[in-house]
Order: sequence, then structure tokens, then C-alpha cells
Amino acid sequence: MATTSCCVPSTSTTCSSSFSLRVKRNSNSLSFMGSLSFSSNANSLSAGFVSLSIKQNRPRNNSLQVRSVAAPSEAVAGFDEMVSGTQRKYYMLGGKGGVGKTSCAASLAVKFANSGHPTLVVSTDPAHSLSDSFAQDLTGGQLVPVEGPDCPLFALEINPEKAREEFRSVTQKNGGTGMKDLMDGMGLGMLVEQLGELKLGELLDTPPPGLDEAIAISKVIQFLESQEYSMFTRIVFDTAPTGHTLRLLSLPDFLDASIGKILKLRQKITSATSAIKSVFGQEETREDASDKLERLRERMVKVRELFRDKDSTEFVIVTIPTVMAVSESSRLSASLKKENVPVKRLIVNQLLPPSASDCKFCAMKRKDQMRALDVIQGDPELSSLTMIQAPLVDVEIRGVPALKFLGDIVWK
Ligand SMILES: Nc1ncnc2c1ncn2[C@@H]1O[C@H](COP(=O)(O)OP(=O)(O)OP(=O)(O)O)[C@@H](O)[C@H]1O
Repeated sequence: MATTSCCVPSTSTTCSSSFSLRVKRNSNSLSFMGSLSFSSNANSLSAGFVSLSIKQNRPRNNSLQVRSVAAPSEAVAGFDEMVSGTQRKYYMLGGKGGVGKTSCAASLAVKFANSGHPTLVVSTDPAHSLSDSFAQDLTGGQLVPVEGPDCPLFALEINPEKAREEFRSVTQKNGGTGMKDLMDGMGLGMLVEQLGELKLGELLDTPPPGLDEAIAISKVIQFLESQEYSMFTRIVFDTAPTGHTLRLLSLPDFLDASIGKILKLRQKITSATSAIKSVFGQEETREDASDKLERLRERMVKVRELFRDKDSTEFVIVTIPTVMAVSESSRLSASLKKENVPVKRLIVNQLLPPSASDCKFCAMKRKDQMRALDVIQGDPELSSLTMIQAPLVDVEIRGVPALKFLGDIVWK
């Protein structure tokens, strides 16, 4: 099969238990597409597995190298493995800002939906770009149907600032009833009594650290408990850049700290108003509230377990082929490992496609990218992940057809 298209990756290294190759020939190289089994441990092979090391017929700094190993059954497979089964699975895509997390997450969601899975794609990044990616207004903090895919695909942009605004406005009217409804809606109803006596309007003007995460967390709890979300068999998270993601993942620790802060604050206020305290029967309320908070903490522990369950959850790191992005990805991988979050795949996005006639700029750029790929292969954190190489495409990835195009390249 011949190709000259720049938009098609010269080398696609994905994984599956099968070992089928499509070979393409262009003017000066052979390239391989399809379900190549790949392991970044390809250098050291265990008995019984076959390895291929294929180098394209181009100068060193102009070549993409494919190393492929027939994967053992328990190792990472390709999209076949991601799509199989009707039990709910969670995919979280994260990495440095601007590397293509949203594009990859949205393309995965489209691919799941086109493969028969009712899918939800959620953005927990305060600087959302899902709407831009789908070319559709998905703002509003509600489930919004995405038009185009075969199966239902819904998107949800969690907007912490907007939620905080709503939160503040309802605390200022209806004597707190509106606030109760809102907090119930966020899965935090049990905190209402606890917080009821605090001046929430003031509190929200100077929000305690972690409030944004609390809102995101409450949405995650909804996924687990609400009927509205029960139809989804695949949930894809487009996460915020690294730091936020890690905070989101350490839910119970975060909650412990936040609840601690809330209780401390409450204590301060109640002791400062000790005269009023007796009127409101503080002691009884406190005990009751602690029980509720403890129950909430237990739910959080369940969420944590789920997010660390290698059968249902996978964190996919997205990076670009620059040494800076690779370094950050390595740190992210180390932190996720420490948190026991399953990570198997690394997408190296925006690789320059092959060209028979590189200009000086492209040749330099390609050389840099090859250096970054070498860094990945020598990195103790990243070299054990399955690398998916995704090309820089020459169209803007916007709208479902473009996302399908990208998804068919990346997810195989
Ligand atoms: N493989 C690719 N080829 C061409 N353009 C790409 C590719 N991947 C991403 N882009 C473009 O790069 C830009 C940034 O991508 P995207 O918004 O997906 O990144 P992000 O990591 O989610 O960014 P942020 O951290 O700001 O949320 C977008 O304009 C997107 O269309």
C-alpha cells in the first residue's frame, strides 16, 4: 500500500495481543501500521517472546524506530483491550499543559462511543477546552449530548468557579434551602448542617484551599451513585495539568485535611460566639456532624480504591517529544506510581510526520524529537510504559469527524 500523505503517521506503535502489520512504502522508507505489539522493555526479552527491531531506511536523526515485542497475555494490549467488556471503565488522560490531553481524551471518547459504549467525557481542568475540541458548547456543568457518534456520548465540564459562584448566590437567599439543594446536587448534602452556621458567602470569597477539588470530587461521587450516570460504560477524564490531577487523586487525604480545616474554622467561630452556642445546642450538632463527615470520608475511600483498581481504571500520560515535557511526564508517572494509580500507556503526541524533503527547520525539529524519544527510552519511569506515537497532523483537530480521524490514528 503506497502513501504520501503527511497526516498519516509513518510509525504507529500500539499494542495488542495480535501481531498484524500493514506495511507502507514511500519514497525512501518502509513504515508499519496496525496492531504491532509493543513493549518498552523490548531490549530485554524473556524466553518465549519474539522481538523485532526495525529501523527505517533514513538517516539516524530522521528516523523513527519501532521496537516490538509480542506481548505476554497479562501485558498491555491495544484498543481491543480498552473496548472489551461492558463493565464500567475509567480512563484519565493527563500531562503537561498544551500537550494534547483534551484532543486525545475527546478522540478516545468518540472512539468508545463509535465502538458501542455509552460514553461520558469529563473535564476537570478549570481551563476547559472540551467545548473547543468538540466545536460545541458544553459549558454549564451539566451533561450535554455530543452530536455525531453512533452511541450516546455526553460531555461534562466541571466548572469550579461557576459552581462556587452559584454556591455563593444561593447562600445569600432562601435562608439556606437553595444551598441545601445545590449541595445535595453536588453529593455534599451532609455537609450542609455542618456548614450552615458559617458565613459561607464570606468563606467563599476567600475559599479554603481544595474547594475546587471538592467540587470535582463530588461529581466523581455522583458517577458512582447517581442513576443519571449509570448508563455509561466508559468514562474518560480530561484532567487538568499535573498538579491538580494529583490533588484530585489523593481524595481521602485531601478530604481529611479539608474537613479538618472546616471543623477548626467552625470551632473558632463557635468559641467566639459561646453565648449563642448554647442556644443552638452545639455539642449535639457537632457529634452528629462528625458521624456524617466520617461517612463521607468512607465514601471517598471507596472512590480512591476504585481509582486504584487496575481492572477498571487506567491513567494515560500524554506528552510531546521535548525533553522538558518528557521530564514532567516522568515525574507525573513517579507520583502516580506512588499513589498506586495504574499507568500503562504513554502517548507521545505531535511527532513530525515523515518527509522525503525536510527543510532545515523540520530537520532540526525532527532531530530534537528523536532526542526526546531517546530520553523516554532511557527513563526508568517511562521506559516501562507502552509508547503510542501520535503524529502532528496538518488539520486542526476540532469537531467529531476530526476527532474520529485522530482517534483512528492514536487508539489501535
Ligand atoms: N497530534 C496533533 N496534531 C496537530 N495538532 C494537535 C495535535 N494534538 C493536539 N493538537 C492541537 O494542539 C492544541 C492543544 O491541544 P489540546 O487542547 O488537546 O491540549 P491540552 O493538553 O488539553 O491543553 P491544556 O493543557 O491547555 O488543556 C490544540 O490546538 C490541538 O488542536
